[in-house]
Amino acid sequence: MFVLVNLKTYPCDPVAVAEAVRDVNENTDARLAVAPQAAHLERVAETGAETWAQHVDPIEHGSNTGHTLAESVADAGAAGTLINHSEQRLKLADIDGSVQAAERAGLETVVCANNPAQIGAVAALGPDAVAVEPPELIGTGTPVSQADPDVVEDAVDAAESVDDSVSVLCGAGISTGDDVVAAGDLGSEGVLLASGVAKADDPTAALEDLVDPL
Ligand SMILES: O=C[C@H](O)COP(=O)(O)O
Repeated sequence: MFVLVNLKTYPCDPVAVAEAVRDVNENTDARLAVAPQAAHLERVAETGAETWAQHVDPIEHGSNTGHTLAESVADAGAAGTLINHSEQRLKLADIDGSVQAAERAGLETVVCANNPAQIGAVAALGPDAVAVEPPELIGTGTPVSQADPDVVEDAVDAAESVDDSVSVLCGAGISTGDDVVAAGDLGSEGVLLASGVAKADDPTAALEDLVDPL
């Protein structure tokens, strides 16, 4: 199972969380990674934790003030990037452009979407993986894998019907090992989460709880 921890812009210490991700990753069969803000990418990657960007723009080198270039994210040490997170929503053409930019820079991609229909649409753009995240559950602590299992199963089916090479993750409210096991039982190959770790008093304990049953 892939456990991708998105720090969003939560007021946590990104290096401390990354060190926890690195250390817990060494003692589990799961694959753990952390997605800090762009300004923290290099410092987080230097911890040795697998590091992801939260977004890259559909651009190339040039006059793109204020944008995030995929090659710069890769140079900072990122292994992959989220695209189209519900808090950084893109138009379909821009999702396509960001996937292509990420692939050009050698970044793995997880494209987010709200529901199975959108998952089918973005799976057609050739990402490495997609992540279904019902926005109404984000940040609630109510896990999608238990609150709305049909969404996860239908997302897995939708992606498979378009491109069976695309992995499916799920996210929103995931915070315990039971939530992760439930996600796997529904066909997910990973989870995307934020507040359960970024807002935890003890990120190491939170991460250990997530992967303990795996
Ligand atoms: O990127 C993470 C998702 O938005 C889920 O956030 P959450 O774990 O705080 O519900």
